[in-house]
Amino acid sequence: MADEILSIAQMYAADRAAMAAGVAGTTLMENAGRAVAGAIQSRWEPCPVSILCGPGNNGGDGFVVARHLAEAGWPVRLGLLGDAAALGGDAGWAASTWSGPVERAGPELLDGAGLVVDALYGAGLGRPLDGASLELARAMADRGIPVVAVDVPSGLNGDTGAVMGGAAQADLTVTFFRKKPGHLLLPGRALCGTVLVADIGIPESVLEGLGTRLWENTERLWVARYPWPRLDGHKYSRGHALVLGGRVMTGAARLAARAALRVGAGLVTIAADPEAWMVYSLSMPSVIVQPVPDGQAFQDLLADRRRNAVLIGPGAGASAELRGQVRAAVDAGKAGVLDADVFGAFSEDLKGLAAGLESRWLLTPHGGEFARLFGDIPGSKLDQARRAAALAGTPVLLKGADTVVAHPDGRAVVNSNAPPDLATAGSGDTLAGLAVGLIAQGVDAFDAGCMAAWLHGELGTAVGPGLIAEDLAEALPGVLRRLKATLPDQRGQ
Ligand SMILES: NC(=O)C1=CN([C@@H]2O[C@H](COP(=O)(O)OP(=O)(O)OC[C@H]3O[C@@H](n4cnc5c(N)ncnc54)[C@H](OP(=O)(O)O)[C@@H]3O)[C@@H](O)[C@H]2O)[C@@H](O)CC1
Ligand SMILES: [K+]
Repeated sequence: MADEILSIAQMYAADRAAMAAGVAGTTLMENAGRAVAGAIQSRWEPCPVSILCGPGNNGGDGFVVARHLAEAGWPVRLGLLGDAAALGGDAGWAASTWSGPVERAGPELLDGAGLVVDALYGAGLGRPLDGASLELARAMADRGIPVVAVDVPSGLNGDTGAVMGGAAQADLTVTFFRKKPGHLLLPGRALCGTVLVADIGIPESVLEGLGTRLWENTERLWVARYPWPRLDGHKYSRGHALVLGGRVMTGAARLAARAALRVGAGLVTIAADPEAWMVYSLSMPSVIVQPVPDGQAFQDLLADRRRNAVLIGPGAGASAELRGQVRAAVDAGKAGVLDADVFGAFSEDLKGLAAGLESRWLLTPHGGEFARLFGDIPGSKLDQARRAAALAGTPVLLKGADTVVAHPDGRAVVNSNAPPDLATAGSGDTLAGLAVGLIAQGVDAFDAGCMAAWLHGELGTAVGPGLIAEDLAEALPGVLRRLKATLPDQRGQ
């Protein structure tokens, strides 16, 4: 599986392990540069290309790219930041294989170029760009010439996805062996353009020693555990989701309930405020609607063990009553999803929320709700989600175009298939409904978060521009059919 994401430190460890296994550093660099040149040749017609090289091995890769493109007949200009005589190690070797002129890397090197290769800094970026580096990044960004980044756009922090000082937008980024968090976390993902991962001869076996705990959220991670309906199944064996419905904002619970049904929950009950009972009943024939006049009535619904998964939060209104309902559901031993107003209701009491969640519940905050509950956790979005999951003792799905799902045990995924069309009212309620529908079918909270985030992204793409939240659940049959078609053997399902 090639979905592992490596931190910068893990990538350096992979390089070292490959070398210890007998692959020369110069071979890795040659392969890296050749891969970048090959990617360029397969995407662009020959044109004048300017290659900007930095003082480390990222620059070394640039020298190799230059040699391969020049050998293929491309007009190449190469500019170096710093002194060629100071290049050491593998980069010194790469420079020695380049027989063309080495110019000073300045904005004038871009004059007349049809393509720029950004090989200033990669994994070794140690501080924000400034001075000549920043001037070059700005020149690349301003000229409107297509940019191919080697490993990462220079100035992009590979671990966090943050821009340090400045970085030029790339059309194509070619990275090596595996992606890094910065290729997937914003703003990095947008800055990289298309990301290609090249094989540079690092043996797959080195992965074992790296202790990888992070993956890109593709269906390969979990499709073997997806709860497809079984021939011997019936509606009770497919789980029963209970969705708490609010009094005023009834749309949120309705969207969630519909998504839970569509994703395969056998039964869905909306626990409705009596005042809104009619609204829920009339709009959803396939959903059971139970009026819940007070806390005791909610407890009674929870007492039925067949109602195994609970969603609380969408449209609920942040109140002391809501806190009581969360506690009742958690104390009843249910699994489920906590969303939306739950985070406001517990903003002063994270410990009170976390008690007893025990990795059975998925928390699905967006950035604002996350900050309300967890305060100001330092670090990248990935660091924040991981820390929050540890604090809550249960998986956290931190929403956004780069949704992260983190487990308290350190596992995490970054989701990468969500189109911007998903940023619309009710979209998050649908996500919560997908997750609770999966949990009702026996999927654990972390897997449910990964599956729901991925399905949500696919649904967004399937509907596309003009999307409203009502469309999402309706697009599920097509998305699930395509997912099922990826299975090697569907007999007996
Ligand atoms: N064998 C391998 O390992 C392989 C590695 N490969 C390639 O190597 C890349 C990693 O190479 P790397 O470790 O040499 O780091 P790199 O990104 O070139 O930068 C370090 C240099 O930049 C400097 N510098 C940093 N920040 C700066 C700033 N803001 N402003 C100014 N200067 C700054 C820093 O200076 P210093 O901080 O030491 O003063 C140092 O001189 C990796 O991304 C991949 O492309 C592939 O070939 C596959 C095999
Ligand atoms: K670079």
